[in-house]
Amino acid sequence: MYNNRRILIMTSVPAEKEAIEKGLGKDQRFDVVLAGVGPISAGIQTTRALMGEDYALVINMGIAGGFREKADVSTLVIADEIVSADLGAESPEGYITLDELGFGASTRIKADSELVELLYTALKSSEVAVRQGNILTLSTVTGTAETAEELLRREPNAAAEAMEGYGVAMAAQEFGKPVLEIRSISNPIGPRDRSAWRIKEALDTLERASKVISEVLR
Ligand SMILES: O=C(O)c1cccc(C(=O)CC[C@H]2O[C@@H](n3cnc4c(=O)[nH]cnc43)[C@H](O)[C@@H]2O)c1
Repeated sequence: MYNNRRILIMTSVPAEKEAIEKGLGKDQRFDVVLAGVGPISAGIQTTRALMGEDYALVINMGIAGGFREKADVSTLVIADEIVSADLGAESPEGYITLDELGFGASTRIKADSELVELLYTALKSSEVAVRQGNILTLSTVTGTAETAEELLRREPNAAAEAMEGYGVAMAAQEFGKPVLEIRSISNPIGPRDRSAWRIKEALDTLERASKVISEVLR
């Protein structure tokens, strides 16, 4: 399908990059590039990478928080939609999205649905626990049960939250490239408890998923 065309993977920090590269093994078609933390850094770094190479596909990968009863620790989530969940306005009647404010831009970017299905099917038949759902992008990590509930009320199809997807996807969209977001759950979303983060397990899942991605995207 990709006939040796290059694929860009954006990830936040060196530990994630290392896990992804380990999973990809000797596959030279992939460039794994650091996005930094947050959507602005991710947008800038993705734009920089896309200006230097004609990639066939852009993937944002890394660890993430999972919504309780939707995505447990070590589950892999493949995004149907990449949704900016804090680009909008508060009002006494509730949160207003950028789309509703009418600025012409959308807070929602669809992942390439054919690739989502292809990868979901392949990962499901591997040893990786996988699910599809929307992945939210937030500049502030959720730290209370109330905020987690409010996010799910606004985005019932959300399975996970992270901090870069929307920035990566905006850049990919600007260059006319298909985009995916694939996240390995390291912690439940809710009251902040860094000791509950299972980073090693999440990085192991990320590595296994990267191996499958390299085998499937041929
Ligand atoms: O401390 C470490 O060893 C370590 C290793 C790998 C990654 C990290 C990170 O802190 C990655 C930050 C990255 O993770 C995403 N993330 C993870 N959990 C959440 C969450 O609950 N809510 C939002 N984002 C989350 C996020 O995309 C960060 O950029 C540390």
